[in-house]
Amino acid sequence: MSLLEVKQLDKRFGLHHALSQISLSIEAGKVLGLVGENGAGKSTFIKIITGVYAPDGGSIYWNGQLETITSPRDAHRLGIHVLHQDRHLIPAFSGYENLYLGTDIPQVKFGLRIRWHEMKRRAEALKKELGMELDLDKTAEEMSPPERTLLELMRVMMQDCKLLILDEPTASLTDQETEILFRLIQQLTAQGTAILYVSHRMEEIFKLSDHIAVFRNGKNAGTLQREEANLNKVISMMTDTDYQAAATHERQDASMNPVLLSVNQLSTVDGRVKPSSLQVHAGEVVGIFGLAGAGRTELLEAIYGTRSIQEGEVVISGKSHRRMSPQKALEAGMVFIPEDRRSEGLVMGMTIRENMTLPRLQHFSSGLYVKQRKEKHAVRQWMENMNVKAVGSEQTVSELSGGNQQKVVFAKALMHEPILFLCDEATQAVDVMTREEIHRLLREQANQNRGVLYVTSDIHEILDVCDRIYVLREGSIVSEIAGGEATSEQLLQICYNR
Ligand SMILES: Nc1ncnc2c1ncn2[C@@H]1O[C@H](COP(=O)(O)OP(=O)(O)OP(=O)(O)O)[C@@H](O)[C@H]1O
Repeated sequence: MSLLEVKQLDKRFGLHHALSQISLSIEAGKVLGLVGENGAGKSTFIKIITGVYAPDGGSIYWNGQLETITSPRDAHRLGIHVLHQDRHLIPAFSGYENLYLGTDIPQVKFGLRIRWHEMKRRAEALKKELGMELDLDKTAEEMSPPERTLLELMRVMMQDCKLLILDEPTASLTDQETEILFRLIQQLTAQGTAILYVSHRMEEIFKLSDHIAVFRNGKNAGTLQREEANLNKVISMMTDTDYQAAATHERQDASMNPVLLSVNQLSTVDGRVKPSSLQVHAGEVVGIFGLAGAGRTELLEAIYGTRSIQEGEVVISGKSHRRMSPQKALEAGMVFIPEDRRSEGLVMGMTIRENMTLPRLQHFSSGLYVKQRKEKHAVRQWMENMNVKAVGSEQTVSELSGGNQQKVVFAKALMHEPILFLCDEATQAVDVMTREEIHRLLREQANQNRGVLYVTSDIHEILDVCDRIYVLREGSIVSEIAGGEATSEQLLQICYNR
């Protein structure tokens, strides 16, 4: 008998059919991989089985019994837990406090006082069992995104979990943290927990899944056994085309080209970035790789001027900036595609058009008037280029799927016609085709003598797309390697200082 079985689930948003006639089942102790293009309906499906959305039709069976899941509380009661792309933590609470949010907190008699000692003991025991390194005294806002993911996972493991839903869990994890996660998944399945694993990273889907369900435009295009699945087959099912993976990636030796960006002995007040120097030439895609906490995001923020600088300078096209700011960066032709697009990249309550053109209204104005036709045309063009799936340019960004939001962030950056791109996990949560498209677009930008500084925690991605790679360790650049010559072992060795 299946642990969870859904039959003919339907969900509409207005006239849009987000899910139609979805049927599938999940077995105890097994991993079901769920894949589909951005906007295919994966998150909507998760939200229905976790009680966030009510379906418009269909039925849900839990251990063979018909169930109505009307709230997340109902889902928790059954033992369904989810680890979301958007983490549900209270920023000002410590790791320990967040661990016990919404769970049974150990209390002294009559529930009058929380037993901190007992809380900490339980958490430390779990950490040891899982082989995790995580400082739980830090508040959630002090933690890096990967640390927050591990914290959420610990929270789930402290509850009685029958079905764990992982939605893009490795998006900002390094290989080492991903290994921890995979170990945890093995432990959980061995104990009989079922896993629904949603990801755009196909190698993970193939590595972990017993079965793979493929969503296409809100429908279940089929479920494959692991043994019968391969990349071309799965992507062909996702897109209803005959897909063949791209063979090799282009690479450039641009070392003789003019330097577009020169970072000289830059360090931050908080010490997260120690005096660091790097260069990006016109025509180059330059990667920065490091383990979580090495200072990758912090270095980009320092260059962009959103983190306080202690010393050093940023030179763009020969002009030195000792006090960089996002405004100055934009004026100098440098854009930043941030990792946390929800809080930094987009205004969720605004439309796609407003998000894309707001910083460039001058470009679309004459006097006091906005040239609406020109503006709409440009937005439509970029939405088409980036294959943004939406009802239209007037749709509110919060209504888009995660991957489509990322495409809007990208389109917005491209609209500035920058000469330099700072990308922090730019392909996080986007589907395989969009990921290839983003790589292609960045290479195209480089071929037009622009420069790209590319941060990703995905070691394969950095090796695939970058001409040159800087390795960061504990806030310092410790090595520089030519992209074509580097191997993952070599990069990791440098990161771990072995
Ligand atoms: N609250 C909402 N209002 C209107 N439309 C919505 C809402 N939530 C989702 N949608 C639409 O439903 C469709 C399915 O979205 P969903 O988020 O489930 O896709 P997804 O497969 O999870 O995509 P991604 O891989 O990008 O996360 C999309 O077209 C999306 O725009």
